[in-house]
Amino acid sequence: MTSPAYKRVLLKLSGEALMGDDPYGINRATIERMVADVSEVSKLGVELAIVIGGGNIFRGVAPGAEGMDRATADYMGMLATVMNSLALADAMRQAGITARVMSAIAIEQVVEPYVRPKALQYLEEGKIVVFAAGTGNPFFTTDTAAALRGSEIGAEIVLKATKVDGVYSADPNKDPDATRYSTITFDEAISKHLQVMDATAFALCRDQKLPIKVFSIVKPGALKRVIMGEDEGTLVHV
Ligand SMILES: Nc1ncnc2c1ncn2[C@@H]1O[C@H](COP(=O)(O)OP(=O)(O)OP(=O)(O)O)[C@@H](O)[C@H]1O
Ligand SMILES: O=c1ccn([C@@H]2O[C@H](COP(=O)(O)O)[C@@H](O)[C@H]2O)c(=O)[nH]1
Repeated sequence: MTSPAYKRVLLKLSGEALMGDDPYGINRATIERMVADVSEVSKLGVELAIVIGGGNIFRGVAPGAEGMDRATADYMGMLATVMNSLALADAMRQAGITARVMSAIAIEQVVEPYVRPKALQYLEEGKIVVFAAGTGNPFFTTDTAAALRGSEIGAEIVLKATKVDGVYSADPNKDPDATRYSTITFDEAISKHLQVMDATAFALCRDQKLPIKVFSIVKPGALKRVIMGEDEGTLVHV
């Protein structure tokens, strides 16, 4: 049997993908399927840290947030990621996986705070670490949090598991003529303003020489294929 291509990865899970076919929130069958994918690669001995987005909750409340102070709305978004992180960790617990949630915002009655050495210890012990509340700062995204935490923990790659199967020349949900890249450089992705990830996340990964793989979390077996180094999704590299 071939071995995994990576020892330690940062997996960015799409919040929006958690909705499944629902209009917002967390679809039970969808989160269970994601956990099954995560469990499969964790059993291969890969150290996994996860950042989950908040789009499934936050975009649902966004109309109510209209006209709000931006920073306040962003804190609401970060709290949405805490809810998703708790749901994910609980689904993992039910599947027999040990996970620890660490928050970038202090809410110690709910989850432990993010402390880097503690996160590294959990990873070395084979526990899955879920980084909640993004970077802890407004004006950022969970993609940037994935780039930041991935750099901090010495991950070999950031895996962006989203609803599309890679980086396209334009948003494939809007442009039917968009074509998919199998690889692309950070500079090209930034200069072409490809919106699959924000430019801050791309720039941080570029500067840290931390590659990103963008792939579909909806496609069965895709996460395992990525982990095994097989041809799946788009590699963004220096
Ligand atoms: N050039 C592009 N290639 C691929 N996808 C693109 C591109 N431009 C825009 N997109 C859009 O980016 C989306 C993925 O990024 P986005 O950060 O919005 O979602 P997510 O990470 O899945 O959700 P969340 O923010 O809830 O975690 C895709 O669903 C796609 O519609
Ligand atoms: O570091 C961060 C991370 C997130 N936010 C806010 O949360 C929402 C949800 O995150 P997504 O990455 O879009 O899923 C985001 O729109 C921001 O409003 C943040 O402020 N800082």
